[in-house]
Amino acid sequence: MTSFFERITNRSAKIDSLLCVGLDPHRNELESLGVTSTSSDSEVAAAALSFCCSIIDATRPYAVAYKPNAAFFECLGSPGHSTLLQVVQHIGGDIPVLLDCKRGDIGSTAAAYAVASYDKLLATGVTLSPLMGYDSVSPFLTGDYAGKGGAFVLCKTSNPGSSEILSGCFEKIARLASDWSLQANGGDSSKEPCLGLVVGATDPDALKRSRKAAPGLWLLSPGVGAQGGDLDAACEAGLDASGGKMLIPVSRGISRAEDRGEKARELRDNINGARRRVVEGRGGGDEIEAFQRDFIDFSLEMGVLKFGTFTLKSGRESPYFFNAGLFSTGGALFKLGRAYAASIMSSVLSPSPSTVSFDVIFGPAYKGISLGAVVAAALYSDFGVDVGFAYNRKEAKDHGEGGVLVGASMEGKRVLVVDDVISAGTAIRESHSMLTSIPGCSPVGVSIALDRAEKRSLSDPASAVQAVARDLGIPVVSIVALRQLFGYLRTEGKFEDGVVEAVTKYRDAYGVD
Ligand SMILES: O=c1ccn([C@@H]2O[C@H](COP(=O)(O)O)[C@@H](O)[C@H]2O)c(=O)[nH]1
Repeated sequence: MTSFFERITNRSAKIDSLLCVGLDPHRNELESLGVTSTSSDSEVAAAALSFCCSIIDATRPYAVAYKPNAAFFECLGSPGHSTLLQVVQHIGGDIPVLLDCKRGDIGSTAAAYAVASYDKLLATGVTLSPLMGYDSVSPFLTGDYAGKGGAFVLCKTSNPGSSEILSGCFEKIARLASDWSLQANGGDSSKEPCLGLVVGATDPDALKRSRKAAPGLWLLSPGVGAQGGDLDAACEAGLDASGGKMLIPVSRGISRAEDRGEKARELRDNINGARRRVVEGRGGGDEIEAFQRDFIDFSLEMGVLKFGTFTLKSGRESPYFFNAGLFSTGGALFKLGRAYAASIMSSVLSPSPSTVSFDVIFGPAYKGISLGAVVAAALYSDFGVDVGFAYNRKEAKDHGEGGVLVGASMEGKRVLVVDDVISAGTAIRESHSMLTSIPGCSPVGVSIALDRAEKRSLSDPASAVQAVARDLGIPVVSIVALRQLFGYLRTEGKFEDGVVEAVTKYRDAYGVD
């Protein structure tokens, strides 16, 4: 079973977007569909359905989730209720549906609201008020909905009136939501949190302080567009350390655009641009961390990273080559494991400083076997994170226990695949399909050493790494990306004559950033 926030995380990585498309059929926006002041509820509901379906059809490639606001359907009585269900069905099962209903009531009533939202309206997640405490929120997260449902609780909303009460308590709400999430997850901090926070894009200071109070939670940040929130300022304040965990919902900013698909694409791109600037500004772009510098230095020392002219399997002439097989001493493998572990712990695969979102590391034969082993050991020694380790044989054993899988059981487990470099992505895709054939096993991410940030073919704008993340719907994290490697070596003057030009030319021809 995949929870609401796991689905959000996966889809966000898959389509490289943080945009959530709001579905708010304001009556005055339905006039072009024939609605007048005398239209009946049924007539308005029919127009609302066509309004929402046309937005969905135009924006599907860019939407991490859809957020229908219950108010605009409930105000139409029973035709509105069935329209909302039809809208959710039109979205289909692939894209999460966040029902914006802002419920909050005593436990037994909240339980009925949970049935209404999840079972009757088929929502994947909801928005809730936290003001009545954990017992008013838990029915959406536990019992029948454990490991499945998820909710954004109101923390610091985007409206002017939010300063009257929420200004004084939003940090407390942010901290409480982290605690409640852990409680609902049975105290298991390795699980993806099941709560997020609504913090308006109209208040960057509150966004910054909420992010600090709840570093591992997703933020839903409405207010960009019709409410005047500043996208860059909001992203700067609200994105997490790796430039993610923030959904930007936009309703009227899209529904009122002449070309809604184009507007959604533009918003997705603007958000990603802001994201890149923020990550770069925080040192996640060309700037690199100590573990990345060490990794590059010892890769050069070991001859793992070489510059020259190399013909790749794809036929391309590359000015550099990375051969992880040359990490061939105990010391180098030790350092390598630590670099992988540090990159995993500073990525989306680590929801908090001491937890990870996977149970087992899988190292695909052959290179992945030693890599997976040293990464599992380094996660334990450096971060106290003790996960399972498994690998496969290329040929099944015909004696002993037989079979191709060795090590920790992966049945019912979340698995991280560890490999060196993704070229075409074939090996990772094979591992993924093998893992998904194991009962209950879900591959949740891939960890690699170097992201070459290179297009597989000139007809697909995505890099091989981005295509794996997009097609498999899981994040791929690397110790370093080419731009960081290149930036560091250039700053340090570690290139020989002609290499900067050759790498620049190669990046211009095949690079994605
Ligand atoms: O703090 C909040 C919480 C929820 N909303 C809802 O989001 C959309 C915003 O619509 P826009 O047209 O993009 O302004 C709407 O459904 C609100 O009810 C919010 O705005 N602020």
